[in-house]
Amino acid sequence: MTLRIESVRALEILDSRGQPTVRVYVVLDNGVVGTASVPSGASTGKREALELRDGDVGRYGGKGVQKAVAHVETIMGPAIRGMDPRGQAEIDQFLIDLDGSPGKGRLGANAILGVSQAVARAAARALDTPLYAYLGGTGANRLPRPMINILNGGLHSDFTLDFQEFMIVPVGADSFREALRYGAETFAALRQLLKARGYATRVGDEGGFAVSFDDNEEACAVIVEAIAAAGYEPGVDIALALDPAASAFCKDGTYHLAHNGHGVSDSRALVALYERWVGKYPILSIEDGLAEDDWQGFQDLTARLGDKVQIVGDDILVTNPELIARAIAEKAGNAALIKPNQIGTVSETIAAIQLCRKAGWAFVVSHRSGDTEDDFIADFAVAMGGGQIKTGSVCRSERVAKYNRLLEIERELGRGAQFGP
Ligand SMILES: C=C(OP(=O)(O)O)C(=O)O
Ligand SMILES: [Mg+2]
Repeated sequence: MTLRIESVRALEILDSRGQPTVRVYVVLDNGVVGTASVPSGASTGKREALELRDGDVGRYGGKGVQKAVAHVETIMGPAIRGMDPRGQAEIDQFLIDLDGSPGKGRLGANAILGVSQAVARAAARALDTPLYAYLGGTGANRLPRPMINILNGGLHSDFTLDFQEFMIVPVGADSFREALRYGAETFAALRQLLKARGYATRVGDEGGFAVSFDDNEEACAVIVEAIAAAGYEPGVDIALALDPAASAFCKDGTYHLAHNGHGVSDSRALVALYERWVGKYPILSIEDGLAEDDWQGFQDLTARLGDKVQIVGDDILVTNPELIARAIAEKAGNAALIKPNQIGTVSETIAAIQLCRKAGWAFVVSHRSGDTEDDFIADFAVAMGGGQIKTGSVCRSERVAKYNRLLEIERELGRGAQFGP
C-alpha cells in the first residue's frame, strides 16, 4: 500500500489553562486525517526544547502560537508533503534538520511535536491499527501503573503548598481499571475529609485539591487518612508519590519553604526531610526532590534512598537522552519522567525511554499542567511497554481523557492485557 502525506494544517486552540496552544492535522492522499494537540508546562525545566510563542499578549490573555501555526502550514507541511507517514524516524529527523537549532526554537518544539504526533496518528489510522499497536507492535499489551495526583501545590495552585504534587499509586491493584477505581475512591474520600475539616475543595491545574496546610507534611498525613477512609491499606493497596518540583522554590542554591516551619533549607536538609518522610509514610517515588541544577543533591538523594524509593528526574533531565545518559553515569536518580514536548519529537521520546530500559531505569510517561483532551500519551505508554503514567487527578476532563483511553485499551486487549511496570 502506498501512503503519502498530502497536506498539513494547524490551528491555534486553547489548553486547560485557557492558554493558546497548537493543534495539527496531517492529511494523507487517501483522505485519512491524523490530529494532535500539544500540551504546555508551567514548571518547565530550563533545558526543555523551546515552545514558540508570539511576542505579544494575545487575545486570550496569554501569548499566542500563531507563528508556530504558520510554521506548520508554510514550512513543515510543504517540506514533508509526499513523504510516507509510516517513516516516523525519518520524518522526525527531517523536521529536526529543517529546524536546525539546538532547542528547536526556530520552528518551535510545539509546532514540531504537533506534526510528529499527528503523523503517527495518521499512519495508524491509515493502517486501521490502534495507535498503541502501531507504535508498539503486537507485544504492546501492558497498561501503565497510574500515579494519580490528588493534592496540588507549587506553581500549579499559587503555592498553596510548597511541593507541587502529592500523588497516590495503587500498588495493590491488579488491573488498570481497579487501579483507577482505587484512585477515584480515595479522591472522593479525601474530598469528604477536607470538607469535614472546613477546607474548600477547589482544585489546581492538574485537578488535585489546592489546600493550604501550615506544613507540607500534613498533606502526606491527610492522604494516608483518606486512603484508610476509602477502605484501603496505606502502603499495601495504595502508596504515595511526590513531585516537589524543587526548582520552583529554589533560589541561588537555597530552598525556600513557606509551609515548613523553619523556612529555608539547603540541599542536605531537604534530603534529610525526604528521608524522614519516607520513614513515616509509604512514599515510593520522589520526582524533582532537588532543583534542576542540583546534580550533587540528586546523587545524595539516590545514595540515601535510591535502593527503596524511585528517584525521578524531570526538570533536571527534560526527556533529553544526553542528560539521561549523564544521570545514569553519575547515579543521579534511577528513573526519568517522560514528556514528549520537553524534547519535541516522537522518535526522540522513544530514544529516551530506550535509554532508561537499557540502564535498568524506570520511566514515567507524563502529561503537562496545561493540557488538552488529546490522549496520545495513553496509547504511547502502552506502546512503550506500560511503565508508569502520571496524568493528574480524576476530576478534570483533560486528565480523565487519558485515563478513559487507558480503560478502553485495557478492554480492547481483553485477556491479553497485562498491568504494571
Ligand atoms: C507535569 C508537571 O508540571 P508542568 O507541566 O507544569 O511542568 C511536572 O512538573 O511534572
Ligand atoms: Mg515534575
